[in-house]
Amino acid sequence: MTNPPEEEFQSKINFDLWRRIFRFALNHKRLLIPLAASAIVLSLIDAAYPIITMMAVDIVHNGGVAKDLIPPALLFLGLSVTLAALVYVFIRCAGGISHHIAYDIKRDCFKRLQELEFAFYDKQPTGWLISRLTADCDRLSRIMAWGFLDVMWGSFFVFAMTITMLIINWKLALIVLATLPPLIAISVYFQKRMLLTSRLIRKHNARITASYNEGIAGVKTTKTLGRETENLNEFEGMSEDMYSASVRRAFLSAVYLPLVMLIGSVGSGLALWYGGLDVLDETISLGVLVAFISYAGNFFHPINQIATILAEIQGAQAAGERVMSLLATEPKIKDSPEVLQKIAQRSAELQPATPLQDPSTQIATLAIDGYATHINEIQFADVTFSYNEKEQVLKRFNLTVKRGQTIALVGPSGGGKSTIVSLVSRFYEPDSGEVRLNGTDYRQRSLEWLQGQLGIVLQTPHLFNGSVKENIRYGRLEATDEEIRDAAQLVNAHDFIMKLENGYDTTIGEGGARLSTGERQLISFARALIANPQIFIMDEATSSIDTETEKLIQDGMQRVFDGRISFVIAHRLSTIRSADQILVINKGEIEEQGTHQELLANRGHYYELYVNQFRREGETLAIEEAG
Ligand SMILES: Nc1ncnc2c1ncn2[C@@H]1O[C@H](COP(=O)(O)OP(=O)(O)OP(=O)(O)O)[C@@H](O)[C@H]1O
Repeated sequence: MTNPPEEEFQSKINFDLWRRIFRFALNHKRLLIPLAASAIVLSLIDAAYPIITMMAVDIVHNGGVAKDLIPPALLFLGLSVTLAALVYVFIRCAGGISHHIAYDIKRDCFKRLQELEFAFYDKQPTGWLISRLTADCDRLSRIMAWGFLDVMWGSFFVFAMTITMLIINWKLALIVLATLPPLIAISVYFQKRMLLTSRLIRKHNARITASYNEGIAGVKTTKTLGRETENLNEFEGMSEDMYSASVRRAFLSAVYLPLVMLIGSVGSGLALWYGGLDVLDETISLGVLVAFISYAGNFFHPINQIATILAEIQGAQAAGERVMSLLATEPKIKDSPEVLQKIAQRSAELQPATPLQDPSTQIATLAIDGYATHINEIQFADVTFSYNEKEQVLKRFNLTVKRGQTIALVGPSGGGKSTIVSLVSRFYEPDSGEVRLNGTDYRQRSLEWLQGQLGIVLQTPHLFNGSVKENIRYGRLEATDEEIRDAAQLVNAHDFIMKLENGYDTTIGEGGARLSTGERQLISFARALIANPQIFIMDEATSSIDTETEKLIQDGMQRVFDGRISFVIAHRLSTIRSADQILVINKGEIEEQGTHQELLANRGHYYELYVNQFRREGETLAIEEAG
């Protein structure tokens, strides 16, 4: 697998974006509050250690006895135990939050992806979407949980140390605090540079790996074309880039650490000098001096943590923007406010009167939008449609199909057959004109209801990795085993299923890999049927189906199509011949329309198609029928 491309580093932090992302963390206050509390208490404990040292030093310096050291020792022990407990709490909480946020963002993205219309998927490559759902979501959830912890701990630690020092001795405190601005500036500068160089190294590394892959996989081509030297030069160029980026990364680390250590030491040195003088003047105790030296050296860690998180936030901003923009993408095909209102009204009316166990059944079986339940007619009225500005696919398309009819769509590739069935399914909507159900524009009806009335069998159907039974049940989750068997019998899938290793419980492998295309179509057919759809759409498989399976599918179709409205993108003569209407679709228009006999008599486009494409098949069919 190749690494995702490294995106640009945005120096300006988009607070509004991070506030929106942080809302996901706010949904888990049960974990967030203990996490914040543990980070704060932890920082206070860290800030308290030098005070204990101060107490102990002063006791010893003032001639105390062993017994006097017991309170600071016990305090030290108590704080250390608390600290250990808090570390446990924060690891659990941060881990939990990170997991929950990742889940929530992924769930919301997934939900949105399910709602989005086909046109969205036409523009977004699958790989892009999968990266959003995996890498981006994980990255954001990590930053939210662990970054939140680090920022809370770091800022409270700095704050607590500052306040404590100011209380103990404000003059000495100001001297130590003078080292803070350069420490912050240097940390922010270097963390950002180091993050950028690390990304550059990853990028070069990915290129080198890809080049290895290509070089090895394509070694024969390289040799035959005599390109070895050029390839080697290219590879050396990449290696040099990688080398210089690695050297830069090493240089930055090598400079950064001593530099911040130096600043810390300067702080300690200043504290030692001015504090030492005060000790000599006896204006402060030796314990105070020791505590200040310790504080001066302690600032580096929290500042470094905060700077690292800031750099990561800047680096992950593009990921955040992508995820948030996906979540903000509104589906273009959805129920209008008026339809939603009607559905709400109708649900309220139905709920007390028809107490159905499962509300999803109610939606599937009743026209929840208040219109007729039965689809008696589908009508395309002057439908014009295009996928993009470049080409109009359907031009003022008109068609009326009645319940019980089967429409065969035939014609040259790219003519618009699939577009017609996509429009019927409302996967796309017309640019102008209307698709009407019983005379009403389907945009005035519930989308979920309409799509619940569809049974679609694709040319290469997608099956899931599970058993045959589970795959069929996917059409209607509450279907019983008997219903599954009945559906399989009706589409002629039962016999072949029974011949499988474990019958209906046979696992069919990813995408149904263990089955032939014809068998996959039969299962997908049963899956479509189990939902008892009013509209059947079938894209007949063109190839790799043996005549026996083909016949089974044909028989199944005859039975299943009865009493429904069916559209078949037809490739087989037997389907075409028995269709009530054949539409020859070419360049988005109905070129010819009629029954098989009528169209043959016309001697038009269909006749030519028949002569060229179907005659041989027809001869076989005639022989079979005669036999
Ligand atoms: N998702 C899409 N985005 C952009 N253009 C598309 C899309 N789907 C189809 N088209 C274009 O629309 C036109 C009609 O395509 P359609 O798939 O409806 O034809 P078809 O008759 O079903 O063809 P085939 O028999 O090859 O499946 C073609 O020019 C095709 O390139």
